[in-house]
Amino acid sequence: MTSEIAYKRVLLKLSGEALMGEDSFGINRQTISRMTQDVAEIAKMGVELAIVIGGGNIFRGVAPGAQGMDRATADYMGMMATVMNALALQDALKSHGVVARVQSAINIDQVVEPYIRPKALRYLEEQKVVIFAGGTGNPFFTTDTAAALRGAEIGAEIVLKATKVDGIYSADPNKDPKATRYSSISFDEAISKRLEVMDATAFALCRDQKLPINVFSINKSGALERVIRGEDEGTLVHV
Ligand SMILES: Nc1ncnc2c1ncn2[C@@H]1O[C@H](COP(=O)(O)OP(=O)(O)OP(=O)(O)O)[C@@H](O)[C@H]1O
Ligand SMILES: O=c1ccn([C@@H]2O[C@H](COP(=O)(O)O)[C@@H](O)[C@H]2O)c(=O)[nH]1
Repeated sequence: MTSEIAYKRVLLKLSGEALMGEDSFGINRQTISRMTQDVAEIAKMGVELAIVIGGGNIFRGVAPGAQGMDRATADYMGMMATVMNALALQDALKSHGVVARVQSAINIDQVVEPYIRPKALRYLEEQKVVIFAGGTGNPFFTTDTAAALRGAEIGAEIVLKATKVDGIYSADPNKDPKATRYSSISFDEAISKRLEVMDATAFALCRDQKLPINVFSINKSGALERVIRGEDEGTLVHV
C-alpha cells in the first residue's frame, strides 16, 4: 500500500477558515466531517501525518470585540482558537477510526499535552496523527509559519497547505478574476512577487530548509489524495 505514496511523512496545514463551511464563523459539522474523512483516508494509506490547524474561523467570530486590542493579546486569543479547532479535529478523526494526539505550543495542561518533539516523533512512528495546536506559541506569527517550523522539526518531506483556493495565483483570485494559477513556482519568485497566499516568514523558512510546499483546495474532492500520490494538483513551491 505504501508504495503508492509519494511522501512518507507530511505536514498538513489545514485552513481554520475552511472549517466554517458556509457559516459566518465557527465549526460546521458537515464540513469538518468531510475534511477529516479525506484526512483519514490518507492516514490509512500509511502516511505519517502531522497537522497544523489555523484559527481564522473562531477568531473571525470574536474579531469585532478584539478591535483596538493590544496585538499580542489578540494573537494569544488566536492561538487559543487553534487549540479549540485541534480538539474538534481530534474528535472528528476519532469518528473516522483514526487515532490522533494533540500537542500545544501554549501550555493548557488539563486539556492538551505540551509540544514535545521526541514524543511527537514517536506518535508518528506509531502511525498516530499528531495535531500541533497553539501555532508557534508566539504572537506576531501565523499558523502557516507554525506549519513550516513543525514540518522542518519533524523531518517532513513536504508541507501541504490545504486552503480555500486551488493553488497559488498571480494575484488573489478572490479579488482579481484575471489572476492565473501557477502549477509550480520557486520560493524566491513567490516571495519577490509578494503572493499573499502564505506569509513570507513561512516561505523563507521552508526555502532555507529545502522543504517544498504544495498549496491545494481543501474543498476539491480527492485533491489531498492526489497530492499524496505525487500527481499534478494545486501549486508546488520549490527551491
Ligand atoms: N496570490 C494568491 N494566490 C492564491 N490565494 C491568494 C493569493 N493572494 C491572496 N490569496 C488569498 O489567500 C487565502 C489563503 O490564505 P489564508 O492564510 O487566508 O488562508 P488559510 O490558511 O486557509 O486560513 P486560516 O488562517 O484560517 O488557517 C486565499 O483564500 C486567497 O483569498
Ligand atoms: O504562531 C502563531 C499562530 C497564530 N497566531 C494567532 O492566531 C491567529 C490564527 O492563526 P491563523 O494562522 O490566522 O489561522 C492569527 O491571526 C494570530 O493572531 C499567533 O499569534 N502566533
